[in-house]
Amino acid sequence: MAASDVKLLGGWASPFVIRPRIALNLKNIDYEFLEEPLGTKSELLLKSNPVYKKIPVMIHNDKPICESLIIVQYIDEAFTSGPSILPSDPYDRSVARFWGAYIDDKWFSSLLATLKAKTEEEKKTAIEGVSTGIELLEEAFEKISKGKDFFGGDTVGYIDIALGANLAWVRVVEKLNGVELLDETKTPNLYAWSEKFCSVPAVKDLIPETDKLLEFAKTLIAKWSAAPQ
Ligand SMILES: N[C@@H](CCC(=O)N[C@@H](CS)C(=O)NCC(=O)O)C(=O)O
Repeated sequence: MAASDVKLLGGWASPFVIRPRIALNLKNIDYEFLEEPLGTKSELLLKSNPVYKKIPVMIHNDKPICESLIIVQYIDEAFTSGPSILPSDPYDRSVARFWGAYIDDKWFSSLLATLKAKTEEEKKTAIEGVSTGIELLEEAFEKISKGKDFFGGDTVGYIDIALGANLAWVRVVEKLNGVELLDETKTPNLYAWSEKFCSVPAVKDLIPETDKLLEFAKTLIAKWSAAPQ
């Protein structure tokens, strides 16, 4: 659907950028993707997100919207085509927002810390943080999905997008550290969910290929370890 002018400033490897892209696909909205190459910030990005200067930024009819989960909520409200992303019940909506905030504020910090760790001890603590989060999310999935395929029920919803956009990075962290984070035995429901999520048509072409992302991650890690303390 090309009813309005939508641009998305982003980068292929960013889990935050994958979120609005999934939401736009679910709503069947055409958009122009403007890639911000690593290490550069376009004038348009600086002008559109002067507070954080980060991707993603969605520009809808010349108006910028920043912060990935806020953009996903905006897409859900602004475009009525396709399935609802947030639940209609206010309590269920608050639960979805709670887990979205948990994923970003707590769990993602551990995931990132595995890549930025300077010592083996720091890395071990970070990996434990990711694993603990996955166990909590396994329990949450059992309650929220009520036996259906997704956190959102029969279709991909807000928590699916918030968490699922990070799956390729989880695989990269697993490969880099020789560990299983999404374990078929320990977290069977979340493991099955991840397989289903990645095969959804609105999602599947957006999840970066693990080996390509692994090379990108190695470049980032080298850059971070060369940066002054
Ligand atoms: N909380 C933000 C995080 C966005 C974010 O961290 N974006 C990264 C790319 S993955 C970025 O733009 N980094 C560039 C920088 O920090 O200067 C969101 O959800 O959109």
